[in-house]
Amino acid sequence: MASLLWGGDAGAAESERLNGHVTATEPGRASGWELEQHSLREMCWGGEGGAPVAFGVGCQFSNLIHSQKNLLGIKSATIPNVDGSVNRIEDDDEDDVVDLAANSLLNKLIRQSLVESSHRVEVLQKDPSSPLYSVKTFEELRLKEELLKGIYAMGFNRPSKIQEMALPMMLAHPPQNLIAQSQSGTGKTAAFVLAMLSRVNALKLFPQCLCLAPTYELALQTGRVVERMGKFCVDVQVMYAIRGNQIPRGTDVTKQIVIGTPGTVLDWCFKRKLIDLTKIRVFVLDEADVMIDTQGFADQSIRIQRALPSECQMLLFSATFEDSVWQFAERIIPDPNVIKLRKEELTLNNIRQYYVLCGNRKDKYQALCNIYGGITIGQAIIFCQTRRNAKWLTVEMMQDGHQVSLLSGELTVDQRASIIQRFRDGKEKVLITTNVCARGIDVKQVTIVVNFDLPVNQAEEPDYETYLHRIGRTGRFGKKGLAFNMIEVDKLPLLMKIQDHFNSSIKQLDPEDMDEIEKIEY
Ligand SMILES: Nc1ncnc2c1ncn2[C@@H]1O[C@H](COP(=O)(O)OP(=O)(O)OP(=O)(O)O)[C@@H](O)[C@H]1O
Repeated sequence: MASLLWGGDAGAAESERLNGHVTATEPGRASGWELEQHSLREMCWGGEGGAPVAFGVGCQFSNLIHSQKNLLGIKSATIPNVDGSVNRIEDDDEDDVVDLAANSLLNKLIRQSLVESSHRVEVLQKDPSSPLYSVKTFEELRLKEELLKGIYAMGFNRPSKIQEMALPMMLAHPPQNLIAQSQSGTGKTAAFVLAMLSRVNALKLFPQCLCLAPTYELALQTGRVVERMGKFCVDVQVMYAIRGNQIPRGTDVTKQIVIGTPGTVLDWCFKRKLIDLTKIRVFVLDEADVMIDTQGFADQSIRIQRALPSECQMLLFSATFEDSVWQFAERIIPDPNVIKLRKEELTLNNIRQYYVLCGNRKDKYQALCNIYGGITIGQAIIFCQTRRNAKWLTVEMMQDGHQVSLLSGELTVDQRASIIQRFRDGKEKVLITTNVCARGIDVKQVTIVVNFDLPVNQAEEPDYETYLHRIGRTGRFGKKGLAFNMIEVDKLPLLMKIQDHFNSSIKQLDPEDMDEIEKIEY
């Protein structure tokens, strides 16, 4: 099988479906321009030999292949656009031509799923009840030219509902404060990143935007979005205020956007005096629900906020909004505009949820293996409630020859970052984790989430928010996803409570019935 390079959002979905025979450019990167050359090489030669071939959708992808074809060794590529037209790239040497259009597998994919999957987001963006719905285009949101370029380079076509609603408020003059909630994977990060990039003054060499994130990983992830979206904003730079980033006291921090975790930011502001909070113009508090669940973070965030100037714009984002989050939000954001979804809008309609009844841990594992063997999995995240269970499961799966990695809280931040990066790059297909990774991490190729243990709180009641955050790791931005819950019989009432809480259906699955499992579709 030749190795294939597949581009764009739709390409990512197909990469999953072809189970490793196709490597996608990073999803969302319709253009692929940002890909580093070595990663292009790796992707193209990563298959089992044979000529590298390129396949993607859209003219930007075509441009990429055109410009890189010598490097990639590509002789020919036929690149259909979603509108049905075709871009064709050929080498002079006819003998070496690899023509993908002739490949029936790929033709089938274009018809069946590629176009379908990119259209799906468009359809959702026209459905007023969808969180991806928008009436406006990005141009109508009056974003700066260089930001529009950044957005389109990331493969975004239209704003999502939260982006469409929040951006005009965030960009208004005088600046308005905002508390906003929208479900997982609907574009909140992109929304506030656009707000920060719109307000920053590249000529002023000191921190002007400050974003607090609850974990090291999320801070890095958000920073990457700033870097990608802001790549045409010349001279705008990001700095990470996270543990391990040792900046000596007295250093002149010249970067305009600082993203960090509350403890380190506090240290940088008050002890090391690296950031002058009185100069901050935009303050963002992301994943507020996670912040308040983490000891000390709420107080630290409030201390930081209290030192900001009154004219600083304050923005708070959260995927869920229990009363406690709301109270915190109102404490920290003065005079806010509010965008809040009704509870029944919170369920993730694009994610099909199942449960399997099991006797014990071994049964759960067996059921997991049956599911794993029965359906095509892109990448999967498996959540366990304890580190012990996570370790046990990792060992079992490895002994059975699966390529898995384990992410748990006892690892150093560097180790965690490297595991997430490997997973993001598709080097491991399964990530086993505890709650560390439940929130915010955005890996679009994740098609399956497994709750090996149901999330419960200390009172042994269902932890609804964590459930939502966990399954929200799949089904990003309208993509389809599957969630499987492995349930011991005595935990069934908890699952039923979750079902009622979100008013969504969680179907029972017989783990022995391979026919049924194989019929499961995204
Ligand atoms: N307008 C858009 N068009 C296409 N893709 C988008 C758009 N906005 C965001 N995305 C993509 O959708 C995915 C989810 O977006 P994002 O991470 O901003 O969601 P979120 O609401 O912050 O999620 P979470 O609550 O889980 O943190 C990302 O991969 C992002 O690149």
